[in-house]
Amino acid sequence: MSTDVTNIEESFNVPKIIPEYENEVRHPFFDPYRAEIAGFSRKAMAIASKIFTLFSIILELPPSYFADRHEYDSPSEDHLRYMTYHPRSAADDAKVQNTWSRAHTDFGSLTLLWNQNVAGLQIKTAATGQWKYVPPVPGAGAGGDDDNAGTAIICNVGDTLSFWSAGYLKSTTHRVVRPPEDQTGADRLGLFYFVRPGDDVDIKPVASPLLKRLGLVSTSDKPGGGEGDRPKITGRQYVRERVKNYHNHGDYADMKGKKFQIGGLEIEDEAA
Ligand SMILES: O=C(O)CCC(=O)C(=O)O
Ligand SMILES: [Fe+2]
Repeated sequence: MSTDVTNIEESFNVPKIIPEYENEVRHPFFDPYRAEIAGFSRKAMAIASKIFTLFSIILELPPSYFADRHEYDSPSEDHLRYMTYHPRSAADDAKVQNTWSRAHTDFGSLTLLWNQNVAGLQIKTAATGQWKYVPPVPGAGAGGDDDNAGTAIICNVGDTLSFWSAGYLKSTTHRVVRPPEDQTGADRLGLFYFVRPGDDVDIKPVASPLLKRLGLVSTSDKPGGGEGDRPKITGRQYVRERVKNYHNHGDYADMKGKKFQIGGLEIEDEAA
């Protein structure tokens, strides 16, 4: 279903601040803040690395297994995003079933979303398929008297972690809907860091001892735990195909069940 409803999103994406991307087109408005943004971007990856270490340990892999595949200084499709959703009238929202961002899983490995106060983000619970709001959670150890100081970070597992772990780690299906009535007049600000695998990293299921015991990967010793014969699918190949599929249409809700192929993987779009 196409609509003539105004797009309310404004986003600014910052690739990794490393020499490879120095010549990417960017808005000069941000130049005075570049050093600060660079520090923040690295800090975000440092947080992600800690989570990667936990996932590696859970899968009984060497602790640096996933962090090694997401080194800040290696080229990848990561980006830091500053975003605003502007308010939209109830009449316009009704034309798109109150959808601000349709149901999806994130394409990369991990997404960090800095918590903010305007509701709208919902996750689909795996057990019942029900949609639940992600509530604002004040962070521990907040400093100063700024409301947002020390806010929590929401962390979404994305598709590539799901592939590596043969589905043991599940990518979160989430969406953004029109906020509750008392919040509909506010701009909804977003700050995200999308962590994606290194451009050349293979995203085949990993020969984790835990996954072998669970029968999720074969017990073969070949790299990839028996998936070794499958052609390599790189992080870059996967993320680019997904982004193309997601963004090359103006629809809000008509992608349900659409399947597409990347290398040997068949992917079903998660729209609902
Ligand atoms: O706006 C939000 O809270 C979530 C946005 C999102 O899911 C995304 O950009 O992938
Ligand atoms: Fe998302």
